[in-house]
Amino acid sequence: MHLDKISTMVDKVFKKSIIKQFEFDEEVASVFDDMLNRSVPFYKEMQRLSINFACNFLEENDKVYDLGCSTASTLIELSKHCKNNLKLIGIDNSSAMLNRASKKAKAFGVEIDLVNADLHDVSFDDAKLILSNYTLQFIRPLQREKLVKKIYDSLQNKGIFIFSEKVISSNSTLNKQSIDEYYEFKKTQGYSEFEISQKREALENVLIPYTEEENKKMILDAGFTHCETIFKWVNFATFIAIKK
Ligand SMILES: C[S@@+](CC[C@H](N)C(=O)[O-])C[C@H]1O[C@@H](n2cnc3c(N)ncnc32)[C@H](O)[C@@H]1O
Ligand SMILES: O=C(O)C(=O)C[C@]1(C(=O)O)C=C[C@@H](O)C=C1
Repeated sequence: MHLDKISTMVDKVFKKSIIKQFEFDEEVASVFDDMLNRSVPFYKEMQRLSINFACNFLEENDKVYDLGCSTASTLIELSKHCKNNLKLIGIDNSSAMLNRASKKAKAFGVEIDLVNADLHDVSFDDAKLILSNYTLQFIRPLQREKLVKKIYDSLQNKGIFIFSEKVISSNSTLNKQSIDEYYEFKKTQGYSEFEISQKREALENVLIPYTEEENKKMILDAGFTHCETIFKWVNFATFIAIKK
């Protein structure tokens, strides 16, 4: 069975008037796979690249953590593509997401240790690889720097951190053009201007993006020796960081 077959519900969350801030609640979780595919440009390609780069570094019985694993799509794909046996741990603080993750993992026969916890409260001991796609952007800036330091400290020597983020530009003209380009992308994915503006408001002060340079600085300040952008589409970027 292909992963796309399992969650087919279409994202209509922002078709109605929304008064609350964006949350990873039951309603969002129930359509999340569709939401990501239609809201993150080249999501599948970014996931494929993250997994391919990850597999190059992984050896038998390595421990892999996915921080903000949502419905576990990435860990399931990783286990299908890596030839080695891995210890997979997915952490998320949304029960609605983890319920779906658990069902999907079972359906695909993939063993994943799913942990319902806040990323600030758990350790990621002895990790060879830590993945975190589009999650750091939801962590408050001061906490984010601390979390990245914890990620660095938790990795084995030569450990790898692969993460993706929505990014902004420090040039206001380019930033505006990038946002316009992104909203055009959303329209091609079937989202109306009303849905786009409602989601933008709901994400205000919830999703806090950094520039590409700020992300790299945060990584190097935490102690990583190398950080590189392996994929970028306008305001969405994927990075790989290496611990010496
Ligand atoms: C955009 S989604 C991540 C998508 C996922 N990585 C993927 O590629 O399928 C962000 C996830 O991070 C989780 N999250 C946000 N803040 C968190 C925190 N402080 N602790 C644990 N999980 C958190 C949310 O519940 C949500 O499932
Ligand atoms: O910025 C937006 O409008 C988005 O829809 C992006 C984004 C993300 O980058 O995580 C925001 C929330 C959802 O988790 C899915 C996609």
